[in-house]
Amino acid sequence: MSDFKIIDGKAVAASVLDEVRAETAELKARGVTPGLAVVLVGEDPASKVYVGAKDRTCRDLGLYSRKITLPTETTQEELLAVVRELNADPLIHGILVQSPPPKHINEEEIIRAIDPRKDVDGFHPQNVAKLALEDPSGFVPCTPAGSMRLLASAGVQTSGAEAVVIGRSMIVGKPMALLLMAKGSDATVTVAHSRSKDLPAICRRADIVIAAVGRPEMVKADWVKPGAVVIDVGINRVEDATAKNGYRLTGDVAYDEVAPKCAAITPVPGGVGPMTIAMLMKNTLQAARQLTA
Ligand SMILES: Nc1nc(=O)c2c([nH]1)NC[C@@H]1CN(c3ccc(C(=O)N[C@@H](CCC(=O)O)C(=O)O)cc3)C=[N+]21
Repeated sequence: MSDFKIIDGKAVAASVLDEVRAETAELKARGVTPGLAVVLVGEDPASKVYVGAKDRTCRDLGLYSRKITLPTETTQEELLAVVRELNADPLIHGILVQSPPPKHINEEEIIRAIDPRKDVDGFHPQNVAKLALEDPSGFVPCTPAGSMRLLASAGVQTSGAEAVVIGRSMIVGKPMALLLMAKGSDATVTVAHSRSKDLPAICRRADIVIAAVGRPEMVKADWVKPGAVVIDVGINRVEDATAKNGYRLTGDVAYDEVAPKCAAITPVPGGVGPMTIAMLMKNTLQAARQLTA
């Protein structure tokens, strides 16, 4: 079985962004320009790349974008003050504080300080609760939302399917499990993680595998049932002397050996990553609508 489909995240993201562009134009015609503030504390090079991409995408779609770059030494109080200012700013509908912040920052307190109506990451406890309650007024975290959209775009039947989510993070694994089991998706969901007893055996049961552990190429060919659909959420930088910047990106799935066994699989890069940004734009639009209704 080597007739697998590569799920093109760039192409699906482009069509989501086309929707956002059109809806943004409509909102602007009503006098509302959706605005996103992205706050970056410190100098993490990967974070700089992502924040730059978010800023560029906003501008390209006609959203208002404010990029706030703060030094590594920024204190908890200073960062809280920035968040509170953005909460009160009528030009800003969405607020994102890039993760991970420097070690001296208490990220949980920062997330709780964001106005839940502007929490376009969907990390605030109020939005986590709304996701669990299947209340559509909340914000769904961007990476799981994008992964669901990729499954839909590939025509994958989730209803009744065995889905295995590897990873239980609040950012991806847990919300992904909630989305897959929600009414309408109707998958049978197993959440596996580093303490799971026989990860390969659990994974082999899956019709749909969501790999979200952050370990490069952990999911091997013999973990995957023939004909399964694999969504690779991992974005790992691994050293590569032959690459021009000294590293390459790889997922949590050993793509070359796994792909030929799959019905469909997402590549890295060009899979879930671009969808994360596209869904962030969608969430910002939702925030602008809800705040100005
Ligand atoms: N508050 C917060 N919200 C986030 O949504 C958030 C965050 N913090 N911290 C970091 C992660 C990571 N993340 C990515 C977004 C896009 C790509 C992406 O577009 N990746 C491209 C490749 C980009 C490259 O070349 O490095 C791809 O996969 O094709 C990757 C990763 C958002 N995150």
